[in-house]
Amino acid sequence: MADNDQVASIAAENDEIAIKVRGLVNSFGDFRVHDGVDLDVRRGEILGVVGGSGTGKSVLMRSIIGLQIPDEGEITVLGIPIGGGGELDDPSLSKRWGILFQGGALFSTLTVAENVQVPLREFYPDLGQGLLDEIASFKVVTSGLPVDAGPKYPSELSGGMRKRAGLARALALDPDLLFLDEPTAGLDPIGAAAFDELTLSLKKTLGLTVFLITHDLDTLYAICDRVAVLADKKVIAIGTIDELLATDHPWIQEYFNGPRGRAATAAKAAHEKEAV
Ligand SMILES: Nc1ncnc2c1ncn2[C@@H]1O[C@H](COP(=O)(O)OP(=O)(O)OP(=O)(O)O)[C@@H](O)[C@H]1O
Repeated sequence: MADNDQVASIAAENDEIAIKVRGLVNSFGDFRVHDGVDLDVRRGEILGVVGGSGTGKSVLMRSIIGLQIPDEGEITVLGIPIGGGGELDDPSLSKRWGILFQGGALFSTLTVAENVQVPLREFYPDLGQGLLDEIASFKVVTSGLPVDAGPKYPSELSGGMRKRAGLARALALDPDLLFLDEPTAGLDPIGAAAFDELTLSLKKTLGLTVFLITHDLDTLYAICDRVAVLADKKVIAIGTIDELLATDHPWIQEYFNGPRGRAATAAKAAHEKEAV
């Protein structure tokens, strides 16, 4: 390949990668959580991140968004390097992602609409109240909540509605990237399936790239383009579920081929049959 072609091809590849992690090492005291994590998240995909409890899924997400200072490694998000100093080298990057933390992490003393307005006020201090209210209402509805949820306080909402309110806040700045940390945990199966559908439709309509930590096999089967498996302090495999099933790692086999994995496969097959 000619040098120019090679440069163009690397540029095109980088363009397709929304999040790139190389050689990530994280420790807490003597306890090493990650020891050389490599990961690519492609633009426009929903990437599911799975792994046993304590394998470092949340720490990985915190590293990517600059909240965790890694011992070693490089991370770039949308082509911009994340500084290792605990602060983003380029603070404007945080405008380009939205985060739904476990449990929603809403401010309990603010209404849903006021929660959605928090990031808007931070990044656009000159926006007038009328516009703030309008944007908040739009985000509330986009997240599948009734418009009258805006003036309510988090304590007045069901668990599923609180997740949607958290999602509305995550979408406030029209992000390119959405981070979801166990979004369906604690939801009943119908609520969880509805949240999955919403995530999928947001990805399609808004062109979002989604980094989704989950233990929910139904979510993985229903909406993830690919799945990354964290084990042994690394990403041991990444691919479609079929590709993962073709590997012989015992944890992967037990996870996807255990009783719950088989039930999720059967549910997906039944759903596809119904759709034909
Ligand atoms: N601030 C911290 N100080 C010390 N240890 C931490 C800290 N944050 C995370 N850990 C440890 O790092 C490990 C990975 O934590 P993390 O929350 O990323 O796991 P996880 O894969 O998301 O787990 P789960 O599926 O249970 O949510 C755990 O052993 C946890 O106790």
